Amino acid sequence: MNAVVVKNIEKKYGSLAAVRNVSFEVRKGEIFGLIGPDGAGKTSIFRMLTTLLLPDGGTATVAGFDVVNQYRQIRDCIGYMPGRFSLYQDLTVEENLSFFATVFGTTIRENYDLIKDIYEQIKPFSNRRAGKLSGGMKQKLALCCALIHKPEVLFLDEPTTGVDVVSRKEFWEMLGKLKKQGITIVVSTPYMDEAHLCDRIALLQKGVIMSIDTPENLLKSYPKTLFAARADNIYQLLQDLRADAGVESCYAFGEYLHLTLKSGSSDPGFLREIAAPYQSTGLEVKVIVPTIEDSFIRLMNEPTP
Ligand SMILES: Nc1ncnc2c1ncn2[C@@H]1O[C@H](COP(=O)(O)OP(=O)(O)OP(=O)(O)O)[C@@H](O)[C@H]1O
Repeated sequence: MNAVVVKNIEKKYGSLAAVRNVSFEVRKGEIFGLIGPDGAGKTSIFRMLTTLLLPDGGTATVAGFDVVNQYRQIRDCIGYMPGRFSLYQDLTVEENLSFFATVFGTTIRENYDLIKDIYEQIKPFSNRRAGKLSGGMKQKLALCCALIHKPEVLFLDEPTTGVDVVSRKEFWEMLGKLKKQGITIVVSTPYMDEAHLCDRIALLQKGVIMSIDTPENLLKSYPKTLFAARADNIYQLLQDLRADAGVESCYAFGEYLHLTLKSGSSDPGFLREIAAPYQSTGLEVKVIVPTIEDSFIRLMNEPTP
């Protein structure tokens, strides 16, 4: 049995279709990522799966229970770390954890093994109010609170947003350890670089899933050779290449432009020829390996069937 099964789920806010005909399955013990920019519909999907919001269409089960008719059973066996508020800012670290344990009819001691690695990092601050913790510490405490009743499925909505790079890395290492303990994890993130850390990902844009696969397969399926180019006047180069009939797509990506050619050529010399008439000084061209973000941009620009 899959841990999560979502079939054609829909959510509307007035005339806005925030989640459109979304279907996916999460296997037991998997880290499944919902990857998409702000407003893609990640939170709405999480809120429906955690039984806090009713779907307008479709069905979904979590741990075999229906999100509408069996919401009580779901609430007992999931952990949810919402994107924004989840801690009581005026309670101390320990009080927050005790509170969540009590709500779920357990104690900190009962499941301490599960949170030990994470909790030990914030234990020196156990008497500090949650509101006075750093972003990374808050995130660790919120994760402990979501885990304290030993959930089967853990839902983490943008757990690393606004957290520094080191804490983000540590956080993902913790998720890896939880996976080893058999917990299924559904996690959302707007950071494309985190997609590689998931077993499978769904790329979400404007309420629609564009692709579901392993990060590796997604990259393998990138259909064209991807080039990186730059010149002294990179903005001008972007304008010129975008206007060129031989260029299929061209967008800014860090210090470079990323582009594909209509011909599908994988020869950087061919791209140099295309760029030659524009007399861009300092032109540099190379073939690169696409990232998840490149795949995302490509799928986003494909016409919807
Ligand atoms: N209660 C609401 N009323 C009206 N519109 C809403 C409501 N909640 C979400 N939306 C809209 O629905 C769309 C999807 O929002 P959602 O929060 O699910 O996306 P998200 O991917 O989690 O993005 P974010 O990280 O910004 O929350 C957005 O356009 C958002 O403005």
